[in-house]
Amino acid sequence: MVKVEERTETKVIEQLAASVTKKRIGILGGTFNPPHIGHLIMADQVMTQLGLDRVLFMPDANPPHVDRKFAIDATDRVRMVAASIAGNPNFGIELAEIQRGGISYTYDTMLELKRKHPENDYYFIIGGDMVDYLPKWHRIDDLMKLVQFVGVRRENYPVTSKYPVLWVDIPLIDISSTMIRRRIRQGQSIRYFVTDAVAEYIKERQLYHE
Ligand SMILES: Nc1ncnc2c1ncn2[C@@H]1O[C@H](COP(=O)(O)OP(=O)(O)OP(=O)(O)O)[C@@H](O)[C@H]1O
Ligand SMILES: O=C(O)c1ccc[n+]([C@@H]2O[C@H](COP(=O)([O-])O)[C@@H](O)[C@H]2O)c1
Repeated sequence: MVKVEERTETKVIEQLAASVTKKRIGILGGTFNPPHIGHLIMADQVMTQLGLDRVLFMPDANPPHVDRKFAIDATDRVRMVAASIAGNPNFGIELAEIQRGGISYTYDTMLELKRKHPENDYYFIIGGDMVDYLPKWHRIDDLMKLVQFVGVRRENYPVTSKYPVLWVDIPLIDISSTMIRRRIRQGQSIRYFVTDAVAEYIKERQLYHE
């Protein structure tokens, strides 16, 4: 029979090992309709400034605040995200929400990811507009216990919150997917707003033209 002291010691060693091997994973959730350079810069800046191991881009199936937008098919959004991040080994895609379907509540997703990967610590990256909206998120108090939120500045939104958000200072990038969709409709160039591969994909599939 294992003595109490031995069991305690084993537990301490296990905890120590876990804290050394734990991976720090950033999650950038979004609709990515389409993905743009703002997403890439914020992911890279948060990763490097906080010393994260990786950032996973996580396209949603149906965003909880559906009133805000109409998104194109998930397959096209996933393909464009994949094209955007190709070539960066520290970036990846998390398909949990697309695979689960339904409304993509972050609480449900992070519970699922934490259960699947207890070895990871998660940092959920959001823009200032989403930080402002946090009080309305589904089960926000429970979600706060599952992840560390990381906020980056966004034009016209405050950099304060009643929640313990970790702010990372990056240059203001006044680009949004809405702006890109509007520019396409109006026949304006989106070169350098998105990666060349994404611009090519949009052109080939004639996305966002009406
Ligand atoms: N230029 C930006 N600066 C800071 N955060 C951004 C920027 N663009 C997007 N984000 C953040 O990235 C996450 C995913 O954004 P999303 O895919 O909805 O893009 P979006 O540009 O906000 O789209 P839309 O204009 O359709 O609302 C959100 O947390 C959003 O706040
Ligand atoms: O869970 C919620 O209640 C909730 C409310 C608003 C946004 N989110 C998540 O925040 C991320 C950014 O949202 P969006 O709509 O700007 O793409 C995306 O992963 C959404 O699922 C989550």
